[in-house]
Amino acid sequence: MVNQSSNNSYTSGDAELAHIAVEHLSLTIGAKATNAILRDISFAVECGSLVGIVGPNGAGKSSLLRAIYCHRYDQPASLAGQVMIAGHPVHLMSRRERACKIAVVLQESALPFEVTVREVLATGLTPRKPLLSFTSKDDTRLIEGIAADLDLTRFIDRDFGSLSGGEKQRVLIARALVQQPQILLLDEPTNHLDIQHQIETLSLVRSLGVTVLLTIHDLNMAAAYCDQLLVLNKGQLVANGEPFQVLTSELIQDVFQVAADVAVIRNTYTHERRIRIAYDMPPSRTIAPGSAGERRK
Ligand SMILES: Nc1ncnc2c1ncn2[C@@H]1O[C@H](COP(=O)(O)OP(=O)(O)OP(=O)(O)O)[C@@H](O)[C@H]1O
Repeated sequence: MVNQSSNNSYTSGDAELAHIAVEHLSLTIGAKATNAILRDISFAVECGSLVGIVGPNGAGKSSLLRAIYCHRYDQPASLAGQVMIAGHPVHLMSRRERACKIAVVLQESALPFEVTVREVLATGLTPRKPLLSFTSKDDTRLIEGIAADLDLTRFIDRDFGSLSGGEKQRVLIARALVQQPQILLLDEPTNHLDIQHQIETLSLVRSLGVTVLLTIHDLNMAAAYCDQLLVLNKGQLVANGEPFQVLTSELIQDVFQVAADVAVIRNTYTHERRIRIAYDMPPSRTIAPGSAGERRK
């Protein structure tokens, strides 16, 4: 185990105070018990925190987000342990109750092509409205305000299918905000976004005052915006804490197999502690003639 993982270290008192408390969560997909994707994960998240889940490809980050909102798998899956939201077990909530509390943006959220951005955003109202009810003036104000916050006003009457990957990503985040959730689960929300929109999106979700759990690959962005980081490796929680506590050179080497210099810096004005990571790039490998890489050329 790397670093000071606080896995399983919080007490039941913390769990009661926590907005989200994940308790001994394990997930296995498929018939074999050896296909464990999450192994005995426990952590607590305070109300209003922005929590980043980081780790290498296949570590279990998206699976952890799915487990938190009780995603249904189309093959045998066994989920042990439980997730509590403000002291209530998520698996006992109805779908509507869950949708009023938790909004989710997955990487592969699919939508029909021939719907406008406005129509996509309006689907975010569904959990809170009776079936077949009209969009009120307040609803329209909410939708247009959130579209403006996410720099989507000029696309609002365009077909969703005609947008670029980054524009679609912003629409899906906006739809989640229209849901007005207490908890926002975002799977790689900065994927596809240029640096300006990455900064704007993370600043926006940070300013909302809702509890946010997001998966993210860019450790510098994670360090800059997250209050708490969870580091997953091979389905286990190997570190949990504030970014400057968690993201050490040793952890990055151990978990990502990359050498990195980690500098702790302080903002001159606010004196807030921040970290900045610089990766050491190994010299490029030369491909021997006749090797698989050379034959592909
Ligand atoms: N439905 C499924 N059936 C079988 N295996 C699955 C399923 N979903 C996920 N897995 C496996 O579980 C492991 C964790 O997957 P997950 O998508 O959670 O990783 P991740 O950390 O989000 O990865 P990435 O950074 O590549 O998005 C992977 O090995 C993946 O192949």
